[in-house]
Parts: sequence; structure tokens; C-alpha cells
Amino acid sequence: MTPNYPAIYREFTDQAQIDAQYNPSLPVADPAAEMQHFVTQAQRARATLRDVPDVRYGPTLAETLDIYPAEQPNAPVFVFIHGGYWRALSSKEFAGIALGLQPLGITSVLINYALCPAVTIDEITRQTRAALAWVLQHIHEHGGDPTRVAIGGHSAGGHLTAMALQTRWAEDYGLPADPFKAAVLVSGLYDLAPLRYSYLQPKIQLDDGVIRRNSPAFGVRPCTTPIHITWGGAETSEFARQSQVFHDAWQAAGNTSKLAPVPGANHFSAIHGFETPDGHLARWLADALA
Ligand SMILES: N[C@@H](CC(=O)c1ccccc1NC=O)C(=O)O
Repeated sequence: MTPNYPAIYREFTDQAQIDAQYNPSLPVADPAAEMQHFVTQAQRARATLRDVPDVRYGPTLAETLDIYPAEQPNAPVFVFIHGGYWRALSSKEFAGIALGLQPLGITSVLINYALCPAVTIDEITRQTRAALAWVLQHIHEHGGDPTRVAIGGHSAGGHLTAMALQTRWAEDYGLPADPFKAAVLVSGLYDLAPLRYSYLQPKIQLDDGVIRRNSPAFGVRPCTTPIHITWGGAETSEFARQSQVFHDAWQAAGNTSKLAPVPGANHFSAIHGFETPDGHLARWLADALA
């Protein structure tokens, strides 16, 4: 049973209008087939690639990551943060992104994290940061080069990537201030306010404080990491606007970003570009880590 929330956000006046914008399955013909694609690709990855699954980065059971190491020593590294609106899915469903990267000599790391409503989005942000700190401090033990780490994520994972970029890595973690070579944010959410009025609210339990602390579009700090912001060209106007808002905020802080949709892609196919070495996202990453 989903209660009705008063929806007053921009031009949207009720929950149905917010859901129509923010439920990425609604404009897609066969969302189950889109999810099955990820699962099939993930099974292929886990059956065919070298992997080091379920490495602990923190004390709770969900705090694990899966490594798909490149062949050669001192390899560049891509850390992927999965989506599912902070309340579904895991690192496992998205192992397919390593299919395109391992042949390019890039080590993939897929982060897992606890889900709402068992934990809050504040806690998911903290776990994401802990996982990234672990990668920077330990990936050399798995043949990775800690000075060539890129990060990226899809949907809720795009949001968590943006939160990672806004972390005080030097003050709070004793790491380099801007430890990442590049970031790629795919169909992300950067202003969480509208989601409070959506079908997700019973699970994600947003309040003023969670929204303020976890909306990276507001208060971007100077950061030397170049970022690529993208989304599916066939997605709703709010997904396009969320990316535009973050791009504008990133540039207003004097930072470097490139904003471009994936032509014709929906919310799901927007990340297929990691699954083959010639995919546009895999190629962008290889260039950024070269
Ligand atoms: N309609 C679905 C699909 C969805 O939002 C989604 C599916 C796969 C990966 C990311 C998703 N959304 C954001 O994190 C949902 O409500 O979760």
C-alpha cells in the first residue's frame, strides 16, 4: 500500500506526475527484459572473467566489493557503483560492465552496499566512501594502480558517484584531495527533493536533512577530476534536467565536465556502453585512464 504524498515540486502537482518522470520502467516497453539483459551479462562475466568476489571493505555484511582484475600488473582501475534507487539490486547484477573493461586492461571493482529502508541514504553514502577509500588503499594488493582510479555509477549509483566526488578526502580520510582521474555519471539523480513525493518514499524515507546532505547539485566544491555526465536520450525530461543541473553546478564551481546524452538510449540501455571494449563508455574510460 503506497500512501499519497503531497507533491509540489516544480511543475508537478501530484505523485502520479512525479512517478511518470522518475520511474524509469514506465516509458520502457519491457522492463523485465532490460533487467534480464543485465543478469545475463553478469552471468557471462562471472563465468568467463578472472574475479575476486566478496572482498570485505567494512564490518557489516553488505560491505563487500567484487574485483575483476586486468591481466597486466599496475593496471588502471574503474570502480562502478550500481543503481536500484538505493533500495534494490546489488553489485552482482552489474558484473557485465567488466566484460568490456578487462580486455582493455582495466581492472573493474563493483561496490556493494546496504539498502533502504534497513539503512538510510546517509549510511549508503558513508559505505560508498568507505569502499572507495578501501580501493585507494588496497587495490595495489590486487594488481591495481591507485594513482589511476576512475569512478562511475548508474542512476542511484550516479548519485553516489557525485557524493563521492564531494567527499573531503584529505581532511576526513587522509587521502589525496582529488584521488580520482575521472568520473562517469550515467542517468544520475543530483537533487533528491522530488523523490520525497514519489513511489519510492516508503522505502527511501527522505526528510529535509537527508535531502540537504545528499543532494550533490547544491554546494559543489572545487575538484580537479574531469567528469562525464550522461543519460539516455529517450529518458524523461526530469532525468535530462537532473544531469543538466549537476553539469551547471559543477561548472559554476570552476570544474571540468562534459554533458551529452546517449542517443536513443533508455534508462537501462544507457549503461550498455561498458559491456564491450568498443562500447562508447568503455572507450571513454580507456582514454580517461590512459
Ligand atoms: N522501475 C525500477 C527500475 C529502476 O529504477 C532501476 C533499474 C535498474 C537500475 C537502476 C534503476 N534505478 C535507479 O537507481 C525501480 O523502481 O527500481
